[in-house]
Amino acid sequence: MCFGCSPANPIGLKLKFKMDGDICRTEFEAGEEHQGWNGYMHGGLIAALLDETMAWWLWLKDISIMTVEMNTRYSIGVPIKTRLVVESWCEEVKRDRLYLMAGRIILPGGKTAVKATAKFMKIDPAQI
Ligand SMILES: CCCCCCCCCCCCCC(=O)SCCNC(=O)CCNC(=O)[C@H](O)C(C)(C)COP(=O)(O)OP(=O)(O)OC[C@H]1O[C@@H](n2cnc3c(N)ncnc32)[C@H](O)[C@@H]1OP(=O)(O)O
Repeated sequence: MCFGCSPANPIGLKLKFKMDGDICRTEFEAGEEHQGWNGYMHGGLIAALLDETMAWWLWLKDISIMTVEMNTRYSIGVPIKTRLVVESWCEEVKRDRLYLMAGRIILPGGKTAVKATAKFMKIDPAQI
């Protein structure tokens, strides 16, 4: 019951993803329950949004992975009750196992509020 994407998780983000060319995209609107500072989305949940969107770029290509490293640059506070677009893409694949991914959160009007880069490691799903 994935926190990011399962429709059955009562406290989850219930994200749905689509590929558009080589970009994986989802939309999300944070509610009051997702706040850190009043009116703004909690930074840890912002990271979860980006982590999940980068993971789904790989999942939609049938690649089973786990996040092994992530860096997040928060440039603009992300307001709640605002439609956000989250995008991810792959920048490089190393040794056929380490995927260098990137993602961003776009505010209405087009400004990028948050950028992330992360490394994902291919795993054998039977091991989980
Ligand atoms: C419909 C169904 C829906 C379900 C959809 C779900 C969608 C997705 C949901 C997803 C939710 C979101 C996703 C989440 O939230 S995933 C949850 C958060 N992530 C984790 O919990 C991962 C924990 N880590 C591990 O379990 C292990 O580390 C794994 C299994 C990943 C690898 O352990 P393993 O023992 O196999 O590998 P190794 O340690 O020998 O390393 C191998 C090689 O890699 C190199 N290396 C290692 N680390 C790094 C690094 N950081 N940068 C660069 N290189 C690195 C290392 O030096 C070595 O190189 P070499 O010595 O071979 O040269």
